[in-house]
Amino acid sequence: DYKWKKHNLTYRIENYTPDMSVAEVDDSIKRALQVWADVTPLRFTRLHRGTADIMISFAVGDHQDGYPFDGPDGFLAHAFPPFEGLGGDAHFDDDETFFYRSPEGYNLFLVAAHEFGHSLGLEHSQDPGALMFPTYVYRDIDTFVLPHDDVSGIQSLYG
Ligand SMILES: CC(C)C[C@H](C(=O)NO)C(=O)N[C@@H](CC(N)=O)C(=O)NCc1cccc(N)c1
Ligand SMILES: [Zn+2]
Repeated sequence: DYKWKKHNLTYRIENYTPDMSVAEVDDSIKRALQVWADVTPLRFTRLHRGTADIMISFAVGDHQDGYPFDGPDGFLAHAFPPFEGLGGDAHFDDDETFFYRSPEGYNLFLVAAHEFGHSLGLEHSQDPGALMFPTYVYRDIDTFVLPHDDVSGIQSLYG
């Protein structure tokens, strides 16, 4: 299975969605990575230029990675498992409306936390309570705790 051979990983936010402020996107991404750092030896450092392990971007339709987005709803985002180049990168479908705290639409923190599970090597889970369950479920982000299934999944890779 794909996993990173190093524990200090870098990330870069390449562009922004018009749905939220820059600060709200930065905070959502930072907290989504921290979810995984809290239960592993992994550490994430932000880069503002150059190539990071996890390159984060918002895109619509065909964005030249072989996995075009599909307009509103349907696919929300995708991320590549740990390998060189595209590996680890996370793309968010900007035909969706992402929110910072509202329970309506798609919460960027929750979507990003799911995507970064993929960026770190996790597949989807059959556990309906898992963050890595294939479909989005809104949860109160103030009380969000990484479900046990996801903790055991990530610790089997990086425990
Ligand atoms: C086959 C994949 C490219 C589907 C894609 C996905 O799983 N990305 O990680 C995706 O956008 N899945 C949607 C569900 C669907 N329409 O297929 C989703 O809600 N994924 C984001 C998400 C966010 C938060 C929690 C969960 N469980 C899922
Ligand atoms: Zn997924």
